[in-house]
Amino acid sequence: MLELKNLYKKYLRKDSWAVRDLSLRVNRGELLALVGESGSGKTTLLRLIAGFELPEEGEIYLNQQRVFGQGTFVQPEKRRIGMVFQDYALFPHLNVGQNIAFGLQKCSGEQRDRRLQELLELVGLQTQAHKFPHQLSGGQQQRVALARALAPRPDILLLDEPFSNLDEVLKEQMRREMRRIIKESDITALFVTHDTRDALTTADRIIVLKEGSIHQAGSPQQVYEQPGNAYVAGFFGHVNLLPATAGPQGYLTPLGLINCHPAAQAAERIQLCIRPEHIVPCAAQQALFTGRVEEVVYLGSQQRVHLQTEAGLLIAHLDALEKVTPGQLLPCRIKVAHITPIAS
Ligand SMILES: Nc1ncnc2c1ncn2[C@@H]1O[C@H](COP(=O)(O)OP(=O)(O)OP(=O)(O)O)[C@@H](O)[C@H]1O
Repeated sequence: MLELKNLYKKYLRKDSWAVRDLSLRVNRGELLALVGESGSGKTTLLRLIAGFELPEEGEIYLNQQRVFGQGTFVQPEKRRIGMVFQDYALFPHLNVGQNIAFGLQKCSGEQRDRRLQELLELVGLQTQAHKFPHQLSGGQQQRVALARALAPRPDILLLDEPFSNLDEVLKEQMRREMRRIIKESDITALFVTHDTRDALTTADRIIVLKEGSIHQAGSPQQVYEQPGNAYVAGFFGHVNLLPATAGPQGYLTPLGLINCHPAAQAAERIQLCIRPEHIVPCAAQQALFTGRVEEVVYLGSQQRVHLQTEAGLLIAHLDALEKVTPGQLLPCRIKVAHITPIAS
């Protein structure tokens, strides 16, 4: 549905590339999240796809048609793209129905009414069509923006930080809603977010950008459980990095031998990514190591425990009901199935 080939973009009076040698294929019906720290090029990439910015080099294909490259430039309004902006950009003087029907001016009255009813139903706003944007909650405004973008049946939907104006409770609900609406519409969609939870809970595939390039692309489980490098590992929450050498029986670490089939080459010096929830207290006989509890931070359903060990400080996330106090010696094991080796 969308293909980007070796895209480069540099802004005037900037030394560094905003987007650098970026190639990506997005399948029909896929819901993709673009994540990365501030300035990593997420918005620029969205704007290049939409046609609001011009790349220095590269090619862009939409629905197998070249829209940029080799002398071609297709205007944004001809690209069959729907956009949802961060602030929703609803027309304040138009009601919900008029906002949604805005892009349906080419349809006959009857077609327009039918499509409007379909969309109101899809986003659950059947009873709100007469209201104006200022009379709606943030979540309802977002539904209107989604419906308006979907109205002309675009090939692809681009959403810039769709959840950033919502509070935590509404965000949780709208992530599920947005995914349902997009999947029911059978549309390809890309959304930009700086919040890893938006991406992990909503997307089919996550693209991690850093300095304008893709650092990893994969399913939410892949980028979280099998990060390709320390940057990606750290981007999705705390990770313990344990130096190790792969051997025939497993990984040799400062904590002792971790028995397993190592995924790395023998004798290769690597780092093991261990998420805090994969360190588990256990009986002393089964323990890989014993850590001294330095600090305990209450997080609600979990507690973050700082453990001083032979390998330095390790962070464990334990059930909040587990009784742990500073100064205590805590025997622990590591869930071997969840260990990922990365280059050191
Ligand atoms: N209009 C512009 N003029 C000059 N430089 C720009 C412009 N827009 C973006 N940049 C630069 O391009 C790089 C990528 O910016 P971009 O806004 O795409 O990143 P982002 O990942 O979307 O960041 P954020 O999460 O803060 O919105 C940054 O170095 C930024 O300063």
